[in-house]
Amino acid sequence: MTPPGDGAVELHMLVKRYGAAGGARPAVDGLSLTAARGAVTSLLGPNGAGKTTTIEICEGFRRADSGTVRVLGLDPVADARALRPRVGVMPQSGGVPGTARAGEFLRLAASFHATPLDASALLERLGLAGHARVQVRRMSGGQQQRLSLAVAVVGRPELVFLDEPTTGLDPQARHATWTLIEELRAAGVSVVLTTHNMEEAERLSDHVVILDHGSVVAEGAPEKLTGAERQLRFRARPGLGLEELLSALPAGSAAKESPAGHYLIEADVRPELLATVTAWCASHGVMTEDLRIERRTLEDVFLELTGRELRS
Ligand SMILES: Nc1ncnc2c1ncn2[C@@H]1O[C@H](COP(=O)(O)OP(=O)(O)OP(=O)(O)O)[C@@H](O)[C@H]1O
Repeated sequence: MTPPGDGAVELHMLVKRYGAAGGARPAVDGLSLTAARGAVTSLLGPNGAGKTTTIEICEGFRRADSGTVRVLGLDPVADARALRPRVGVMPQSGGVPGTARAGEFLRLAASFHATPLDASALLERLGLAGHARVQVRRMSGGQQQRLSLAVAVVGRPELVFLDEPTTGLDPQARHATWTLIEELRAAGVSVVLTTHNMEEAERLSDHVVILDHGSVVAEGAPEKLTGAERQLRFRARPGLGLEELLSALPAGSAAKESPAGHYLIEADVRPELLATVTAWCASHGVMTEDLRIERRTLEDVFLELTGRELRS
């Protein structure tokens, strides 16, 4: 656990309301969190949860109405000059002017730093080598996004903020981005990113903060949030007698059918449990299809906590 005052980012009781005071519900509503140094921290939540507003406050682009913000121990607005060379920022969109040429702009961004990465090699890494002379406005959305990522990391920052770094990218570009983030982490860089993508959050993060309506609903290491619990799923004819099946399973197990013909058993999934379920099905002449054992996902965690799906 990071000692107080030593996190890459520390937010305490942050509140941000758009529009007139007393109007709409705050976009950020009493949010406290710590992003540890040298770790990847993901802010995960549905549309409108307050992820971008939070990250923009950390970047010094917006001011909170109340609460405290510390980025590398400094105030992102008052200490902006001191933070600029130490922090990389990839905004959700519009980070690079449309008339700039990709290679020139990245070299310009690199020139502001003492020991930058090699711009050409970075373009190559992100699949943009062929676009170095292309004007940004002529690049696709995904290409502009990767250029914006390159600009964020070219100065070898201590901390990077990445706002939805892979939204809209094709699988190859997404994997290139994930690999780059994994390398940043291995190099000791602190990364704070926002995402809707649970696979991304589970794969990359040391710490996941699940946001909803501007505050934290759960946080922890991905494997801690999803727990050790596993679940058994199968498809079979609708209307099986689940009460009877449950009576054959260990106490504390749960079973449901939703939608019709899709069954979920939440229990301590051991070989004996699997044997009991399949034997019960066999004795009732039930043919199971698609029988599989799964871990709970962050989607399941969000659904349990809020009653809603993360993708909504
Ligand atoms: N500039 C703005 N003016 C007014 N309201 C805003 C502004 N920016 C965001 N909001 C509102 O604040 C709330 C939080 O928005 P925010 O963009 O921070 O959420 P988010 O979690 O990043 O969402 P998304 O995943 O869609 O990017 C939303 O209700 C949004 O409509």
